[in-house]
Amino acid sequence: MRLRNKAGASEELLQHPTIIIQNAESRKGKWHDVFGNNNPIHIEVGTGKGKFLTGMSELHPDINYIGVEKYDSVIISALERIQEAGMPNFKLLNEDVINLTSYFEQGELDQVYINFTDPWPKNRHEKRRLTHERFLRMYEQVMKKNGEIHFKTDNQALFEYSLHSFSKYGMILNNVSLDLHKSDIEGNIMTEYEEKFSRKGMRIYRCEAQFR
Ligand SMILES: C[S@@+](CC[C@H](N)C(=O)[O-])C[C@H]1O[C@@H](n2cnc3c(N)ncnc32)[C@H](O)[C@@H]1O
Repeated sequence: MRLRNKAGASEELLQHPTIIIQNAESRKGKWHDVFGNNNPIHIEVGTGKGKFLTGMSELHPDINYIGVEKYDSVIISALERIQEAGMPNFKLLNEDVINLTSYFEQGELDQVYINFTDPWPKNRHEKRRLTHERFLRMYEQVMKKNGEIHFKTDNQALFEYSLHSFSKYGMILNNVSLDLHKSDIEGNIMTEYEEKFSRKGMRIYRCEAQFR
């Protein structure tokens, strides 16, 4: 896949080693080599402009983070953010989450973050929701045993749907919050969308779901 220069990014930026745009399949099972260490690997699916993972990778230098984002123009903004902060433990994968098992080996990942994913409110689009069973099956495959999904959204209907989907899949739910910013959950890093929605006074829902 080639990056379009939509955001006015220089050729140098497009070739930056932080962004994995070609032969992503060849990294399958070798992500620890990509980072040059054996630290745990966490991914955010639909990472957007990368605010959340920039904060997380600063806060947790002993964890490797990969942001998976399908849109070129969005991922360029994320790359500019990483470059500014200069983080060795943060990479970007310019791919669609639907192909996750092509890029990660069984049990290669430790944790998955799903933040403010598109709600796809129409019933006929249910399968596109990133908390649908078909995605859970993929996350389970690429994560270690008892891996966790950490999920945040402003959308009550998507939250209810996702709680149902997680428990129907047999996952254990922990730290469920119906109003994250008024809860006692510590160490929250705000995402771009979280900042936008909470500024409008909307409440943020959050939960952790663990595979058995
Ligand atoms: C609503 S934004 C949220 C961005 C960020 N997580 C946040 O909380 O600010 C959703 C992002 O997910 C990306 N996305 C949606 N479906 C995706 C998929 N199947 N694979 C990769 N990225 C996806 C979109 O391009 C968009 O940037």
